[in-house]
Amino acid sequence: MSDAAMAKPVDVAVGILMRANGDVLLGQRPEGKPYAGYWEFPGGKVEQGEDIFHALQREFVEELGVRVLSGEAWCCVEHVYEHAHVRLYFYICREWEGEPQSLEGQAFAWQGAYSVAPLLPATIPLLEWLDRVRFAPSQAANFAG
Ligand SMILES: Nc1nc2c([nH]c(=O)n2[C@H]2C[C@H](O)[C@@H](COP(=O)(O)OP(=O)(O)OP(=O)(O)O)O2)c(=O)[nH]1
Repeated sequence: MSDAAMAKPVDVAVGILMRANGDVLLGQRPEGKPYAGYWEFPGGKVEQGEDIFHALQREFVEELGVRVLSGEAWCCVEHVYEHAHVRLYFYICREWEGEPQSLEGQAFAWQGAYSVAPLLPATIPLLEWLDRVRFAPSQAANFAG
């Protein structure tokens, strides 16, 4: 097993900003980070002792100048990269203040159909499931039938 696989997972808070029409915000990872140039939902590592949703709010202020007002805990995924073992906490966020700005020099884009590539490997399997939430919210919430 690789060192990353053996390591304790690093918690990452990830926010899916979702407009009323279902469009979601993706950002491109800046130079100097692992997987630079790959697209991701904005977020970052949770600091020691920090609440996960507060970490998400902090990252959105730092990276995009956006104040996230609320978020729905959506899913949690673990993934082992060669650089790290991560545990990703995804939140769907429909309420925020401010327009995203590129505060760290990164590109970002609102997406209906996903036209940017490549996406981070751990995020790709979630997109099909996310489409059910984006385009049929009432059905997605009613999984009892
Ligand atoms: N933000 C985000 N990170 C993701 C996604 N999918 C995925 O595998 N990751 C991984 C990539 C990284 O290994 C990790 C996020 O860590 P990061 O290095 O970007 O976090 P950070 O901004 O706090 O970085 P730093 O302060 O250490 O530079 O989570 C995603 O959709 N969004």
